[in-house]
Formats: sequence, structure tokens, C-alpha cells
Amino acid sequence: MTANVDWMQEAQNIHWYEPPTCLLDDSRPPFYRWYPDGTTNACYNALDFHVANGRADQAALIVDSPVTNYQRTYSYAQLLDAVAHCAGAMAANGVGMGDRVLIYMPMIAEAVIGMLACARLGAVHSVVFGGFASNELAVRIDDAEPSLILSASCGIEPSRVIAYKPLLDEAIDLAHHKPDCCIIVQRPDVVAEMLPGRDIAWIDAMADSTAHDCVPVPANHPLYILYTSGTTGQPKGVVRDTAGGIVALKWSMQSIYNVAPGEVFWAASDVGWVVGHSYIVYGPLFSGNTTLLYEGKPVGTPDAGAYWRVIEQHKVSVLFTAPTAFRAIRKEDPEASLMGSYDLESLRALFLAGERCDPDTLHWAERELAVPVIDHWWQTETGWPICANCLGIEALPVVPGSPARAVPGYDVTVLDEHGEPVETGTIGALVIKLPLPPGTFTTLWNAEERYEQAYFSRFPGYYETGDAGYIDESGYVFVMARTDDVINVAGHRLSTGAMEEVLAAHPDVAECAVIGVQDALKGQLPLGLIVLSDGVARNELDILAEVIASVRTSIGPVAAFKQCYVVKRLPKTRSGKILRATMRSIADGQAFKVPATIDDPVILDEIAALITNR
Ligand SMILES: CCC(=O)SCCNC(=O)CCNC(=O)[C@H](O)C(C)(C)COP(=O)(O)OP(=O)(O)OC[C@H]1O[C@@H](n2cnc3c(N)ncnc32)[C@H](O)[C@@H]1OP(=O)(O)O
Repeated sequence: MTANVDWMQEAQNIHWYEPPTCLLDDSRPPFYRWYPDGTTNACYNALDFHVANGRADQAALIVDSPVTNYQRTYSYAQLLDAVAHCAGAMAANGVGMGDRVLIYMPMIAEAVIGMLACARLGAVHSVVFGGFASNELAVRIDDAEPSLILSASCGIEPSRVIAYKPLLDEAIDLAHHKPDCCIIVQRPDVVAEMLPGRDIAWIDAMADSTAHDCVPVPANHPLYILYTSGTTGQPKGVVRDTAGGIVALKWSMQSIYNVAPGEVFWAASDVGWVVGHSYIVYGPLFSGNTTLLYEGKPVGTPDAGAYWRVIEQHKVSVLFTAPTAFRAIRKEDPEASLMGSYDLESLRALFLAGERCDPDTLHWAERELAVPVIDHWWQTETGWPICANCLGIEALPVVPGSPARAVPGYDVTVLDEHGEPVETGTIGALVIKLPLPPGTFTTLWNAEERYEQAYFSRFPGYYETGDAGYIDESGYVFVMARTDDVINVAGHRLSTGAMEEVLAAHPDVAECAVIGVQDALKGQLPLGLIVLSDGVARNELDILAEVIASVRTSIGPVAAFKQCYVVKRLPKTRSGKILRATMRSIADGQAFKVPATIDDPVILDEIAALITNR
């Protein structure tokens, strides 16, 4: 049992057109509906509400782009104006309530403006991370069926400029569904070719647009679809509803992150991830904070002092990032010598999430920053933290390796494989008793059955997180590993199943497996093993280069798929199941038991000879 929140009371802190009279419709589990009879609008709560309540001149959004040497601050009034005109332009191009708008953009202001403009119209945005390639984009286009796509001519990585428009054009060619219109931001670095009749330059679309008002939407109207990796190549379209998200995110800004309205909150992530949705865009704006959109990296833009420069310059109160960013900084500047050149007095806390936080990184950050460093745990599906040290309620002792206790509203427990609660300290499946709190996912887009089957069927009455772990006698939760084939590479959740599908499609590959192996910088990296078809006499190195290139072009550079080996055969049980967990232990140099059901134990020696000390 865990502490709870009076969610009806919290609902009074947001703007409603029609306040709800009912807190929760639980008539069709697991399809719970919070505030079912209320009417609201997320954009109103993010912008108009604050302009109407004295924050018109306060900074809402700071854009800081070291890769283009560009900075701009939008006040709440300026951001509202830009969003209202963008909504007007979208409406003029046929977008209305319930229509989907896909956003494939780098970290530029127009990404945030586009998301909020969708919310203003009651259109449903689906942001796709820029590090995904055309094929992944095409899968999402076919699932969400957007009438409009917002994109840009290019994204800028420290080492190269990535032309986005050819990737978008290829994705639209690959997809069965075709959008009616694409609005493209032309960035100075690359001028995109436009398709007459379909593509419009952002600047032209906005030039003659009229400001559009907020459209009141039912509380459970979908605010967005955000695709996340599952066990297969078909990603899951997590659906977030409107009112629950507003109430929960607003509550979390003060209760978890302990930031007051007016303070600067910086989530150093990407708008394409849930952190970007919840804590670059919506949470800070619902709460009247200043949010920061950073188009840069922790290192290399220009050096490992980049984060300290941003904190000093914009007076950041709370920073949220993934542990991998701190590992990258530490690798480059182990003594944090660059920190001494900056005044970090404004910083009160660092929050880390997106992957397991190793105690070494936590201690390094604590020592160098001298502020509380809070590891917390949540998922795309939940949209906001499941476990955290809620600094706005009561700061608990930090226990390295644990994201602390369940956040009020989440009843987290551990079950064994039969669905029975385990003893304190025993590892099992981490699950959350239903109903999940407001702001968590309400379904999967176009896939109600998959929603029920993937998350609620194994442990009836609970949400299965897909993570395994334990809870200690103080109620601290320890998240240890995934229970499925999802891996976490530099805080990016990726499907090994999707990578296997790409390898298996190569004409010379008979069988394959992809496993996640430990990596000191990125946490995990994918490692592929392929068995060649009988009679293939081509050079193995050529084949390996081809499969590595196909993962990059099919899934994207973000997969970081760079290690692959040709093996004679794969280890399997007698029933034909590939022993991925055993191979993972071998690769990580961990002790493992040879499964009793193994077909031929000698295969493990063959694999070990290849992948240990790689
Ligand atoms: C709590 C709920 C959640 O879990 S939400 C998810 C939270 N996760 C995060 O916020 C992600 C944290 N990680 C990061 O921000 C980055 O990995 C950091 C630490 C900044 C390092 O970035 P980077 O050096 O680019 O490495 P990477 O592994 O991310 O990138 C691998 C290759 O992909 C590329 N890439 C990356 N982003 C883009 C993009 N937007 N558009 C196009 N390409 C992109 C990188 O350039 C890199 O390419 P290459 O292989 O080096 O050529």
C-alpha cells in the first residue's frame, strides 16, 4: 500500500471549461478514465492560463543551440502568439479535432510550437525522434495516419548535418498512408526540396495565418501518441489523454521536482522521448516554469563544460537528464575541472532517469555538484515518475542503486511468476496495482487488444512494467533488469526483436539473435550474432558490414548497432528457444548456469570464444 493523492483536489489547480463531477470511471478495467465528464485544453493550461494570470512577460521557452550558435527566449505571450498562429495555419490546411499530426523535427522551437498547436486544436500529435530512419518513420505514419506532417530541412549533430527531408520523403514513399500536407522548416544549413501541392515552407504557412483559439476537448481526448519499443518490430503507440496528463504533470513539478512557478527547469533530453513530452514541453509550462530546449550534447558542443555553461547562463534551478550524459561528461573531464569556470549557484537538484543509474555516476555527480542527485524510475507508458525521492514532499535519504520509493498514486509491488507477492528483498516482476494514476497511458493506438494482452494479462489487476526488481524493508525499490527483450542504449529504449527482423531480412542470413551487452558509457549496446545460410561463400566481413549498415538505415543511428559476429549455430533449448539470457551473461563476463534443456552445450563455448574480451 502506498500514500495517495486527492486527485479531485489536484484537479482544481487546472483550468477546465467544464469541471469534472466524476473522479474515475472504472467500469471497464483496464481502460480506466480519470475525470470522464470534464472538458479542458492542454494548450490553454500551458500558455493562455499563464498569460491571463500575470506571466505574459515571463520567459516560457529558452532555445539554446550551441550547434548553430543560436539562442532565443520566448515569453509566455510570444509563445502563445506563435502557437495560436501555427494552430491557425494547421487548421487552414485541414487539421481539426482528433486528426493526427506527425512531428519529425530536431530540437528547434517549431517542434514545441507544433506540439502545443496540436493541443490547441484538439489534434493528436505523434512526435518521432529524429534519430530514427525512414523505415521506422514509415511504420509510425501507417499506424497514426497523420493528415499533416511537420518537419524540418535538417537536424544538426556535432559531427554532421542530417538532411531530414529526404528521410521524410522516403518514409512517405514507403508508407501506405499518405499525408495531405507537410509543413517544413527550412533551416539555413540545408534547403529542402519541396513537393509542389504537398509541401509548404513553415514561414509561408505562418505568414498569412490567423491566430486560432483553444478548442475545448473532453478530458479523455487523446493529447498525443508516442511510439515506444516492444518485443517486436511493431512499436507500441502509447496514448496519453488530456486532463489526466495536465493534473499529474502539474502535481509532479512541485511535489517531485520541487520547482516553483517562475523557476527554470531543464530536461536535457529530446522532444522525441517521453521526457521531452512531459518535462521539456508540458510539465514545466503547465506549472508556469521556464523550460529549456537544448540542441547540443553533454560533450563536444563544444566541450564537457556545456551543461555547466547552460546552468549558469540561464540560471537553471533543476536539471533532469540521463545517467549516460553524466558518464560522457565524466569520461571527458574526470575531475570536473571545467565546472570551476561556471557559477552553478542556481542549481538545487539533479534528477536522473531513462536507464539504471550506476552508483559510481551518482556519487561523482553528488561530489562534483554538491546538490541532491535523485535517481528516479518511470516509463513512456506512465508518462511521469513511478518511483522517486519526492523533494517537494519530503527529501528521503539517497540509497545508491534505488530510485527510492513509490510516488504517491502508484502502488508498486513485486510478484513471482505465479502472480504471488514475494518476500521483502526478493526479486520478481515489478507491477503496479490498478488503477494507474491520472496521466498514465489510457490505451495503445489502434491496438486495444495488445494493450490488454501486453500489460494486464499476465498479472490480473496489475500493470506489468516489464522491469524486474525488488523492494527492501524500507520500501525502497530496486530496478534490476528487463523481463523482455527491450534494451536501453544511452537512455534510448530499443527493441532487439526489431533489430533481429532487419538481420533476418538479409539474403545470406539463416538465423540470428541480438542481445544487449553492458557498456561503460551507454549502459547497454546491442550485439548481433548471425548464422549464414548453407552454401554462402561470400566474405563474412562484407556480410557483417552490410547487416550493420542495414540496421542503421532501417532503424536509425540511435540503435548504435556496431557489433556483430558470424557464428556456426546459435545455442538453443531442445524446443528451439534461443538462449539469449545465457549469451548475455557470457558477453558480460557473468556467472551462468548451462540450462538443463540446452540442445548442445558445446555451442556456448563457441559463442564465448567469439564474444568475450571483444
Ligand atoms: C524516463 C522515461 C524515459 O526513459 S524517456 C528516455 C530518456 N532518454 C533520454 O533522454 C536519452 C538520453 N541520451 C541522450 O540524450 C544522448 O544519448 C546523449 C547522452 C546526449 C549522447 O548523445 P549521442 O552522442 O548523440 O549518442 P547517442 O547514443 O544518443 O546517438 C547514437 C547515434 O545517433 C545519432 N543521433 C542521436 N540523436 C539524433 C537525432 N536527433 N537525429 C539524428 N541522429 C541522431 C548520433 O549522432 C549518433 O550517431 P553516430 O553513430 O555517432 O554517427
